[in-house]
Amino acid sequence: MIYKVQRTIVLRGYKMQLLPCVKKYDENESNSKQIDREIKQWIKSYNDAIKLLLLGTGESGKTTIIKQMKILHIQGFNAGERLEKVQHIRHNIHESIYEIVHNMSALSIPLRDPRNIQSQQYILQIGLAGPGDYTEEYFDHVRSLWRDAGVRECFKRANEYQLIDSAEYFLDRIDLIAKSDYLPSDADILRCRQKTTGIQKIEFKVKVPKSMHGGVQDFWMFDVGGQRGERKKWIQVFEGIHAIWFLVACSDFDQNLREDNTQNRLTESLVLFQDVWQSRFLLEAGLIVFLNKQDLLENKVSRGNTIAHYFPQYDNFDAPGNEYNRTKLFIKSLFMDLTKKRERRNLTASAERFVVSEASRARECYFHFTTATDTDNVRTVFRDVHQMILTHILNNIGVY
Ligand SMILES: Nc1nc2c(ncn2[C@@H]2O[C@H](COP(=O)(O)OP(=O)(O)OP(=O)(O)O)[C@@H](O)[C@H]2O)c(=O)[nH]1
Ligand SMILES: [Mg+2]
Repeated sequence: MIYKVQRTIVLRGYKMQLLPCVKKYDENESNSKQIDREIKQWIKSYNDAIKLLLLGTGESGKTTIIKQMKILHIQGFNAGERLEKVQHIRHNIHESIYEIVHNMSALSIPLRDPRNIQSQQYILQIGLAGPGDYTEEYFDHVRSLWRDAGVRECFKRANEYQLIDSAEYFLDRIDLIAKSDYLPSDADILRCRQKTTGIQKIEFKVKVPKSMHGGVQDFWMFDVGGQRGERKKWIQVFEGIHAIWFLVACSDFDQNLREDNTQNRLTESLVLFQDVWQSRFLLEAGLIVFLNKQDLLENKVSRGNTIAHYFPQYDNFDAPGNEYNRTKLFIKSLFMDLTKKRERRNLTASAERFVVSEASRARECYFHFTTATDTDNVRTVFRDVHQMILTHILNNIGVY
């Protein structure tokens, strides 16, 4: 019996959690009963939980959503967790200033103040990996560089090379971050960039409104790495997923991929979204698209950057409102159009039949404009999405 359960669990991608139990099986009879109880309990919590999977390209904001769930539905970050982030945030500062000064020569941008040449050399000699110790001397060099008008000019052209989105946020706060007793705030942690590798899971409970039976609902939320090399791992968590939250970094329309400098980031997101939408493994899952990084999109568009350079069809797009509003609606329309497309690629004949019959059922895709670093915004969006999941998905699968 235990082996049967083990096989089921392996199929669901949870092999790691139950293998220790299976190992104990041989020890003695009472252990075996204990293991049976543990497995039953585990299967019950698996069945009771709404399982959400965050998907999207690299840097679209998936892990930031996980951090928001920790702030909103778990107990936030304790002092130990904040301390752990100090080094990552300082490394974000280093990565930022290094990339900017490193790209100045390629973009033919000189330093405005020649006294900063020494600081530039100091940073370049350290390399991208960063210094072992972040000393006062180190921070003095970064401060001088960040004040230099040439550095600022190169920063404004960051779409032409790879720079993390939080560069300005952290460089502006360098005095605070340099302090020996610096402890990151929630906002700092939300801005901290660390690439995800592998699969992470968080569990949390959310109150169900009285109008919908009340009580408490368990959620399991899975975070994966979005860069190309990470995506082959995604299939491990596809089974049993109730809803996909697909994150799009809308402000990326004028940037190329970190892992392939010839591919536009927004185009990559559209291709990936189409694959997810058409995946036969995910036909049962609800799909919610988070059109994320609205704050950065608004800044970019208000600085005069137009999406028409990269997506010429924008010139024929008709929508009300200012340039930012039109741009965000245009991006939404690009994704919506894909949900209406009938094309099915690379499918075997039997898979084709399966997809067509499934697709004949009405399938909705929901869209939200989000700023994942803004806790109030995520709280509101989560409330809407939670309600939607409860009404549209749980009723279908008969949880109530
Ligand atoms: N300003 C702003 N920054 C954001 C927003 N969403 C995410 N970020 C920042 O973008 C960076 C990347 O976000 P992550 O959550 O790490 O992206 P990810 O999708 O998990 O990336 P991978 O782990 O590589 O797949 C982080 O520095 C975040 O703080 C947003 O809406 N606005
Ligand atoms: Mg991540």
